[in-house]
Amino acid sequence: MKRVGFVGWRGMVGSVLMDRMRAENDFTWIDEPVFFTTSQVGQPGPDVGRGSRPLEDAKALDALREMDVIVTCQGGDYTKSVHPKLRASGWDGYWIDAASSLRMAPESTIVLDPVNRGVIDAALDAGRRDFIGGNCTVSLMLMAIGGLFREGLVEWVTAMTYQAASGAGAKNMRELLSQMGVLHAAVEPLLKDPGSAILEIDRRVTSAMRGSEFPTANFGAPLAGSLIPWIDTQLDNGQSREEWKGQAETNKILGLSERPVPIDGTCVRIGAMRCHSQGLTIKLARDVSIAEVERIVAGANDWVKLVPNDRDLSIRELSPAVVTGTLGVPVGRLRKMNLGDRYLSAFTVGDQLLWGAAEPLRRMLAILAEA
Ligand SMILES: NC(=O)C1=CN([C@@H]2O[C@H](COP(=O)(O)OP(=O)(O)OC[C@H]3O[C@@H](n4cnc5c(N)ncnc54)[C@H](OP(=O)(O)O)[C@@H]3O)[C@@H](O)[C@H]2O)C=CC1
Ligand SMILES: N[C@@H](CC(=O)OP(=O)(O)O)C(=O)O
Repeated sequence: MKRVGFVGWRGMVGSVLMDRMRAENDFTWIDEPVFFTTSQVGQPGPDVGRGSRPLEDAKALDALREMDVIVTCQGGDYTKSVHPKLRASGWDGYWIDAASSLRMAPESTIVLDPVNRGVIDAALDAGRRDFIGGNCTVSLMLMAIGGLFREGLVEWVTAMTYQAASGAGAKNMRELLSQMGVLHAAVEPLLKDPGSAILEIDRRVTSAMRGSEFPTANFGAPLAGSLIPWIDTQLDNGQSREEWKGQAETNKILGLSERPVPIDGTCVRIGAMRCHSQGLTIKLARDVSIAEVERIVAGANDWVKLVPNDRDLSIRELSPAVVTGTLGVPVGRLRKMNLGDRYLSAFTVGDQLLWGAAEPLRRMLAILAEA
C-alpha cells in the first residue's frame, strides 16, 4: 500500500490505533505513512520504523489529496469540514474514519469485519471508498452475539448498557478519577478507623458529591458513586442518540436495512474506565436450547469468549477490570428467562477503545492492503 495519511493519531482512539498497528507490524506494508495534525504542523511526527518526519497540516487539501488512504480518528467536526471538500475536489482514495458523521451516509460502509466481511467485500467490489468504524456499543454487542444474528435467530434485542467514561473522551476519564479522589479524601480519616459509623461516611460522601466544588465540568453531573442515564444528544422520539444508534447501525452493519431487526434499550454511563458492558434481552426467532445458543455464540469469531453461567466464573471473567486493554469479548449469563422459552438473557463486556473504536479501523486498512 502506498501513501497512508493518519489524522488524529495522537488522540486517545488514535493512540490505541497506533499501538495496535505497531504490535501487528502493520507499518511494514505501508510504503509511506504520513502523519497529519491540526495543531502541531512542522513538529516531529512519530517514528514508526523509518525515522520521524515533520507533521503535515491536516487541513491542507493538497497534502491530503496525495494520500491513497486517509485514516482519521480526529473527530466528527474534522470529518464534516474536510471530507466533502476532498471528495468534491475529485479525490478518490479510501477514507477510514472513527467518527460517526458519515456512518449512515448511503455511500458509507460501517466496518466490523469479523461480523460483516461480506458487506465490506461487496462495498469494495462496488467501488465504495468510505469505510467508517461503528459506534462502540453497537460493535461490541455484535462481536458478542453476532453468531445469533448470522443464524437468523434474533427477532429483537434490548440492550441495557453500562458505558465507560472513555466513551466521553480523555478529559472525562480524568474527571471520573478526580471525582473518586474527592470522595475518598472526604472520608479518608473515617475509613482508617474501622469503628467509624458507615452512615457518617455515607453522609460525608453524599455531601462532597453534591458540593459546588465537586468536579463535574465534563460530565455535568457526578459519575463516581453515581451514574448518568443519558449518553449523547436528545432525539424528538425520547431516545438518546446512543440508543438510536443501536438499531440504525446494527442493521446497516449486517446489511439488514430492508427488514431491520428492532433494537432498543437504555444507555447509561457508569464509573468504568474503558470497558462498556451490556445486559441483553434477546427474543429468539425460535426456541433453541441453551447448549445450541452457547455453541453458536462461542463459534462466531476468534475474540468472543463464552463464560458459563456460573456465579464464580461470571464474577471473575465478566468484568471491566479483567477485560480492559484486551481484545477478548466475553459473553455470559446466558439463560432462558421467566418470560418464555424464546427469551434469552445475556451479559457482555468489551474494551470500547479496541473493538469499540480502533481495531475495526486497523483491520479495514489491512483488508485494503490485501486487496
Ligand atoms: N472516545 C471514544 O470512545 C470514541 C471516539 N470515537 C471518535 O474518535 C474521535 C476522537 O476521539 P478521542 O480519541 O477520544 O479524541 P481526543 O480528544 O483524545 O483526540 C482528538 C485530537 O485532539 C488533539 N489534541 C489536543 N490536545 C491533545 C492532547 N493533549 N493529547 C492528544 N491529542 C490532543 C489531537 O489532534 P491534533 O494533533 O490535530 O492537535 C487529537 O488527534 C471522536 O471525536 C469520535 O468521533 C469513536 C469511537 C469511540
Ligand atoms: N458515544 C460513545 C462513544 C462514541 O464516540 O460513540 P460514537 O463513535 O458513536 O460517536 C460513548 O459515549 O460511549
